[in-house]
Amino acid sequence: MKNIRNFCIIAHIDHGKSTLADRLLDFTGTVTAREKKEQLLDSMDLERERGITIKSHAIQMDYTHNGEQYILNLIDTPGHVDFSYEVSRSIAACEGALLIVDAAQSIQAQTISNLYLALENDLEIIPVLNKVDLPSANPEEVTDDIVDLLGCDPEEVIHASGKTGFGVDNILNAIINRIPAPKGDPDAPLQALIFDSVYNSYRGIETYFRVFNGEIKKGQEIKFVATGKNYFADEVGTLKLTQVVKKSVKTGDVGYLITGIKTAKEVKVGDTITDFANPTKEIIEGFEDVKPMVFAGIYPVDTEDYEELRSSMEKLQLNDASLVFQPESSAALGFGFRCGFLGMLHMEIIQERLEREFNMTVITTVPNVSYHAYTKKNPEELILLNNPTDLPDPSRLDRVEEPFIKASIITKSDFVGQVMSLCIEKRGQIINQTYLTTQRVELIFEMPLAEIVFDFYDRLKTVSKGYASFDYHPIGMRESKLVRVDILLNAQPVDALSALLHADNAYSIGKKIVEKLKELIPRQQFDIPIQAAIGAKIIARETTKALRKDVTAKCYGGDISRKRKLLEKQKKGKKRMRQVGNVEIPQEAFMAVLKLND
Ligand SMILES: Nc1nc2c(ncn2[C@@H]2O[C@H](COP(=O)(O)OP(=O)(O)OP(=O)(O)O)[C@@H](O)[C@H]2O)c(=O)[nH]1
Repeated sequence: MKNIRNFCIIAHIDHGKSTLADRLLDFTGTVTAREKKEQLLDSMDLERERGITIKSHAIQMDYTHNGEQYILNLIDTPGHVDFSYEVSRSIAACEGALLIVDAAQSIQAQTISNLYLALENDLEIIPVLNKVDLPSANPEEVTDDIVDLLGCDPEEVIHASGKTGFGVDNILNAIINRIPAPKGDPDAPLQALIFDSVYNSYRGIETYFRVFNGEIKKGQEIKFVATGKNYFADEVGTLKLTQVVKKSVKTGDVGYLITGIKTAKEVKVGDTITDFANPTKEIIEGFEDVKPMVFAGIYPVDTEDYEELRSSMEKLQLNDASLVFQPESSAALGFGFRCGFLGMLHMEIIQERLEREFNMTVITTVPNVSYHAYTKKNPEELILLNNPTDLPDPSRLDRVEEPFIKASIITKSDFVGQVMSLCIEKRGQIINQTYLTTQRVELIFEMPLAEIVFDFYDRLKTVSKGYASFDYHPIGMRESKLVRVDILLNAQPVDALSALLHADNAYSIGKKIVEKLKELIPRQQFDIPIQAAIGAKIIARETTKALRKDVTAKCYGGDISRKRKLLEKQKKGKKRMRQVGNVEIPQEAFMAVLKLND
């Protein structure tokens, strides 16, 4: 145990975490050249394309230092706010963390939020100034920023480059010398933390864990504390580039477990594994049931594909326990599902996976957060609203509450004014403003989560010319003045376009939505009135004018290749259209409310 080191790498997105992890694997000879692919740890296709680590994984390296053999377990952490709970559990499995800071970009919002998570778990922090090879690197200044943030000595900051491999040896030495060896009692009852799980279609769910006390043996009967279920450990082992089967995984070490579990829902990240016959008295703190934050309807473009969509979603859920869904029906779109996601990125990922892995073409409706409503008749009874159309009639409504977040934004002092006005426009309240350096400011806001869902990231990037980073965490529900704005096309309400909006903004946003829809809904053979309404009251109106006869149609007659191109284009366009009444609505129209400022 004294020669084990468990660590993770924390960084703001794109500061070079995956690249540096690869260098560590190279340097310790964990990966042979043949096995080497760019960015090894990101194994999902989608992950590699998007360049973000979505699921955390772990890998074990052997390293000899001063003649002694060490085992280094690197636990990878996802880098996006949507997955922050997974980050916190990966961190809880470690004794130390490499805090990577880009030498050109310096400290950003996630550098700080991840650092706080690491400090809460008493991790030893090794600051790494990365990308020192960049011509735009600013090593002196950024080192000062890091020293200010951590209160460490400048000499403790390791200069490195994941690209050239510079500094990797120093990092490995620091891991051994500065990060404490795991503690724990090998003879105590088993106590292990689940920090991740991965779906394997042949072997079922592979559970990744860190043993804090005792050991986990092949064949042992074990129990998952939070779910209360027991299983037999069919196989245990450690994680190199491939899995290495072992008879047992001991105190302090990190490994995988196979029990024949088939669905991801049974394995909860943050849960404690213990021995069935001789359970531990202490469960590992910090377990949370992750709750979806953003909801949207997913409907098949072709109504006949409903059953196929259901089976695809069920399969997706097998390996993504954070996806939740239940059937719903919409007057406009027919049968589909109301789905819950961890955030907007998670939603995009699910939509893409449905299309790529299951070949489904789907329409996603306006995303919304989850609200709490109370009626006058029963002011204590909570009605959970995951869909704006479920809002009780205003005459019956006592109050509505919406989720709030605490947001941390780091930006340059030049942009403070613009960032503040944006946050205030988004119903934010400033709580704190701290100058990290003379140039860099951290702003803390409390604001409604719903405002983040709607175009916040893009606007923040624009007003700060890209010099702002952002992170948030939920702080509970607060009462709010919300109204439902309905949209009518051709005098027919389209329920899938309804949105819950703050009463103060409802008129102006309603007006913008109809203007946007006018742009997005293709002209047809007749005029299409587009209206926004609150209850029976129409608050805005536009009209998509009827198409005039297309006199150019014949001009294309002769050129077959051109015609084919046109047909292809039409086919593609058709894919994401839904006929509602006699109006064709493209997918973009369902997202119009998110793009009001484009
Ligand atoms: N010049 C230079 N570029 C680097 C270095 N390390 C990483 N990069 C580049 O920076 C970009 C981001 O690197 P990644 O390793 O994917 O960053 P990451 O932090 O893992 O990103 P996420 O997984 O999205 O959190 C890539 O284009 C890398 O090629 C470095 O030391 N020097």
